[in-house]
Amino acid sequence: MYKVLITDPISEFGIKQLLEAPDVEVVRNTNLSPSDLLSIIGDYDALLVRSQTQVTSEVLAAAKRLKAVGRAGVGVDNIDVTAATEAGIVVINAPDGNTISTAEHSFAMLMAVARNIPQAYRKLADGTWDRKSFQGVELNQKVIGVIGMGRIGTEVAKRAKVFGMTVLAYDPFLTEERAQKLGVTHATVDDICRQADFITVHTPLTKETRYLISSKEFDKMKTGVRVINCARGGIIDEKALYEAIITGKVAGAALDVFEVEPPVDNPLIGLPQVVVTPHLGASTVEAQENVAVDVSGEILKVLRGEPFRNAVNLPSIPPHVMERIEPYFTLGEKLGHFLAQVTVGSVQEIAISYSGDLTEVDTAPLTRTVVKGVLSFHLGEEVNFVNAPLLAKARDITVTEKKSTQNRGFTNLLTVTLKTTQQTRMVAGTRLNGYGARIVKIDEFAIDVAPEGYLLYIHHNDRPGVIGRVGSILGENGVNIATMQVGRRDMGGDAIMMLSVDKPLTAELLDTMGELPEVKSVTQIEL
Ligand SMILES: NC(=O)C1=CN([C@@H]2O[C@H](COP(=O)(O)OP(=O)(O)OC[C@H]3O[C@@H](n4cnc5c(N)ncnc54)[C@H](O)[C@@H]3O)[C@@H](O)[C@H]2O)C=CC1
Ligand SMILES: O=C(O)C(=O)COP(=O)(O)O
Repeated sequence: MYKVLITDPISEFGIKQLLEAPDVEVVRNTNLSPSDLLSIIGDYDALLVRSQTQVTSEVLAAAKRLKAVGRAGVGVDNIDVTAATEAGIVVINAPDGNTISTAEHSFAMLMAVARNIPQAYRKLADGTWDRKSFQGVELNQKVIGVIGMGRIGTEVAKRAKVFGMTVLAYDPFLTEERAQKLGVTHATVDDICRQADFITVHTPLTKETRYLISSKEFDKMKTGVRVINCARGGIIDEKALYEAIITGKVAGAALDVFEVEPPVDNPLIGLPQVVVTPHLGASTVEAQENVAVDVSGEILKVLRGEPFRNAVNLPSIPPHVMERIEPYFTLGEKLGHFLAQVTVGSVQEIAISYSGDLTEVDTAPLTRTVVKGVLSFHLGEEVNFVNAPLLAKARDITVTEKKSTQNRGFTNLLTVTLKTTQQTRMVAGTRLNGYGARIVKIDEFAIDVAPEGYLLYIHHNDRPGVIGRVGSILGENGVNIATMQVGRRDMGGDAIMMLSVDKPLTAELLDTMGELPEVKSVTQIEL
């Protein structure tokens, strides 16, 4: 039974699939203190949060069973993603579900600050009919600067155009073609500061975007500019904003997010030029259902070991690539695991070569599974799909990947070479239509073995009687042989036997087999 802990308010409808899953137990507690969370997190396989719960490196270190942290939303700045990656914990977010909700809220805030709606409401609610103090400005024919043209920024820009605004847009990934297609003007932050009547930010909070808008930028702005932040507190420097409002440079600010949430003694709150909401960008019925459905589905997949899409700490795999490479995940891992068991010495290099159809797609995710297979033989459960490359790097193991045109007649071929301090060994595998995965080459020997269960890999001289003697010893010791394959390079030369047996052999029995004349080595492999 997988245990999932939910510590922030998340849509009931959205988590239905978790609540109804027969293999999942859901515990909801939205009143946990940081120390409460630390003391119980060790019991859980997955943690589901929004922006409130701080998933720190301490929480992750205490989370001995944790496989996934799900974020029902976009921003993951409340999660220590680096620590999660090191611990092999998948961080999943729901990037698409709240885009429209947040774009609409940003636009509502833009209009609220242009027309002083909250201020006027408050006065009237307090009993004063004041039609003089709240003269606003139109959006029509004004210039808006959009910083961050991702999902939300793009939707805000589209809406601004419909309102007759000229849109200046900046994003390091915005190309001239895309800007043209969206009908916006490609600009720099400097252009935006100097020309815009309204400036709205839609970037994540990162080292680069912290205080992206500070005193220097306010100094360049037109007097009477209005700024909107519905992305993250800290993208606009709150102290600098306060100064710019007091000096009259900034006519208004609309803030949904704050450097400290909830804000404590924040002087911006209460200024007549500032309209505020308590981080409500994603708070619509639709967005909350969307993000909770998306993240719950992904968490279920992680827990059940099925392929998933939206991991923040893994490269995302487009569906058309996933379709092509998914059948090879298990094979890749098993080839790595096979080599780790037959090779002696410390691993220095894992080289993977792909040929056939596999050369047409991004095989980086497959490479991860091979690395996981190699490392897990020694590191066990600690290694997974997320941290395998990091763990290899930490051990100075070089991982190389190449595409080859030599497929030796197979539609697809995955060849893994393991170089250790003592030897270099190779194994190749494929998937045969109707037969599934097969190991087709071990070092220089051609073979045809299903990579599963208990295998005995025997290296011997190609002499009459060796195979019979091996069979007899196993039979006398009650070990049933399921399949047997032999391979040799030249008649009478070096040869290998690969047997699949129904149960593992004892150490004594392996020694007895190793002492047979003509047998050079016997290795037991479990796949
Ligand atoms: N107020 C709320 O409730 C919500 C706030 N958000 C915030 O909005 C942010 C944006 O969300 P999405 O549009 O979905 O993300 P996104 O990833 O689609 O877009 C972010 C864009 O920012 C750009 N960017 C990064 N660094 C930049 C820089 N230095 N200057 C200019 N652009 C830069 C990226 O290239 C990207 O295109 C999230 O990271 C989150 O912090 C998101 C949802 C709800
Ligand atoms: O998705 C995001 O990044 C948000 O900021 C939304 O936050 P929330 O889930 O409403 O706490």
